[in-house]
Order: sequence, then structure tokens, then C-alpha cells
Amino acid sequence: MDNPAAHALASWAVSLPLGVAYSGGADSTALLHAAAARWPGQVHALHVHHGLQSVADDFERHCASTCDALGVPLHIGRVDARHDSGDSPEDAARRARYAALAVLASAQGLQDVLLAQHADDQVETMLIALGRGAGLDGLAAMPREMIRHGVRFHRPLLDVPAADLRAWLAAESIPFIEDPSNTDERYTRNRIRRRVLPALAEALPQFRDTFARSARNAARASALLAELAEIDLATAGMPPAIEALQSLSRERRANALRHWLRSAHRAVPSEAQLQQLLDQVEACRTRGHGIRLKVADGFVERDGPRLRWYNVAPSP
Ligand SMILES: Nc1ncnc2c1ncn2[C@@H]1O[C@H](COP(=O)(O)OP(=O)(O)OP(=O)(O)O)[C@@H](O)[C@H]1O
Repeated sequence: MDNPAAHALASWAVSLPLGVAYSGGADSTALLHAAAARWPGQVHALHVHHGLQSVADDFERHCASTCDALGVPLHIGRVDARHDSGDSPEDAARRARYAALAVLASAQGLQDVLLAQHADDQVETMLIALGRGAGLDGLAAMPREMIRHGVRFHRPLLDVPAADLRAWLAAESIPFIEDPSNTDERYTRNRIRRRVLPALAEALPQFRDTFARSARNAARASALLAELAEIDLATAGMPPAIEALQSLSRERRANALRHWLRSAHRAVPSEAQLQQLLDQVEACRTRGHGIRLKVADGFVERDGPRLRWYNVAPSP
């Protein structure tokens, strides 16, 4: 039996040497084996030790013994993901993990790092986004490539079903870690994996392929919206001029405002906040007409002819 991850890597373009984000779990184990076979002597395993998890030391020991057997150097980073922002604990842990992986990669002079998310992860991510009422950006789910902290992260397994990776590991008797938190149904992702995906497989046998196509369609449409927002903001300015915003259609104005807030201030307005902001911009036709609205963790205000963002309430 061939490693399905090897098939995925066959035509994947990377710069060498490269890193593999290796948790010790099934998917990154299959990926590490495939990468070590495809680029002998050029692969570094990068493992993030999650200090708060009681099993983290066992994971690290397991990773060390696999890497020894494969002759792959292992580099370990530590994070203690305490979440102080509005993020969920999982989002905070993920953000801290990418930062730690980038630090590990940069320390070894690696520009590229492979991640092992697969087709099932992509479907789960889309369903989580739908469950939150996400826009196109969320439905685009995980990109195949992205640059974070100066490192290029790749997801070569997004078309590979999880079961194929596990079948190969079982056929080759390759050990991997089962993270106990993966069965904890307090997490939405785990409920979706355990309850929704089996139902989808019955009702829509091709769901992995069709969801992947939808994610790609959403990513393209989302990129177009970002382009349109950049064009509009090139005219309206950053921060945007109120009059220039008023000359746009309501949807286009919403698109420009969302893009400005997110790209310049990492602020994502709720649907209700955005609608209120649009109403206020629309109504702001006279010199003395003010705007003041809470958006995400800050405020949008009128500042003469322009809008302005404050991340703390300005003094009255
Ligand atoms: N502790 C970690 N150290 C290094 N890389 C990690 C770690 N946790 C996750 N990753 C990387 O991020 C990807 C996605 O994380 P996720 O939590 O979905 O994976 P996982 O459940 O650990 O599964 P697996 O190792 O089987 O991929 C992993 O496939 C792996 O490439």
C-alpha cells in the first residue's frame, strides 16, 4: 500500500530544506514519513510542546523516538497558551502554535513548513464556519499556502481523506499518538467529526470533493472582494473619507469598511455593528453630524471628513 501523503507530495513545490509540523498524531506522522522519503536528509521535524496539557511530555518522547528511527532532526518549541484575548482556547492555542512553529523554522533557516490538515479537517472547518454564520472568508476555510511570521506554511493533504492516512499507518504498523482531547465532545470540531461527517458520508458520498470545490470557490470570490475593497480604499483613503464611502452602494461600502477595519486594526465588526455603521455613514450628510459606534474592541468615530478608529474609548 502506498502512503497517500507521498502521492500528495509528489508534485508539491517547496524550498529545501523544509520543516514538517509534527504533533505525533496520525496525520502528521504519515506526512513526516512521506516527506522524509521524498526529500531525504532535507526534512526537519518541528514539534510544539503544549505546556498546559498533562500528556505533552509523552507526546514529546514519542516524537523523539519516531524521529530517531527516521533519522530526522527534531526541534522542540514550548508554548503556554494562556488566552487573554476574546479568542476561544483552541484558537489561542493554534495561534501560539503557528508562532512557535515559525520561530523553530526560522532558527533552522527553513522558509517552508508543511502542515498535515486533510480533507476531513477542511470539511469540519467549513461546517464550523457555517455554524458561526461566517461570510465567504470563513467558508474559504484553510488555504493551501499562507505566510505567517515570515514562514510559508503548506497544507499538501487537503484533498486526502483522513481514513486513507490511517489505513496506511495501520497497514504499515506505524505508531502514532491519539490525542485524548480529540474525543471530547465539548468541542464543536469533535462533535462535527464524530456525528456529522458520518451522516454526510451516507447522504452525500462525494462530500469531501464537493466541499473542497466550494471552499475554493469561496476563496476566489473572497479574494475578489478584497481586491474590490482595496480599489475603493485607494480612492476613499485609510482611514476612509465619509463622502467617498457615501458614493458607493451599501454592499460595496460594507465590503470596504469591513476590509479597512480588519486589515488596519484587526477588528471584525459583528453583523449588527456593521449595519449600524453603514446607517450612520449614510446619515452623516451635514458638517456637524457625528459618528460614534462600538466596533469589536474599539470605536469608530467621525474625525472631520474621515472615519477614525480608536481601540480604547476616547475621552469625551
Ligand atoms: N503540537 C504540535 N506540534 C507541531 N505541529 C503540530 C502540533 N499540533 C498540531 N500540529 C500541526 O498542525 C496540524 C493541524 O493540527 P491539528 O490539531 O488539527 O492536528 P492533530 O490533531 O495533532 O493531528 P495530526 O498530528 O494527526 O495531524 C497538524 O496536522 C500538524 O501538522
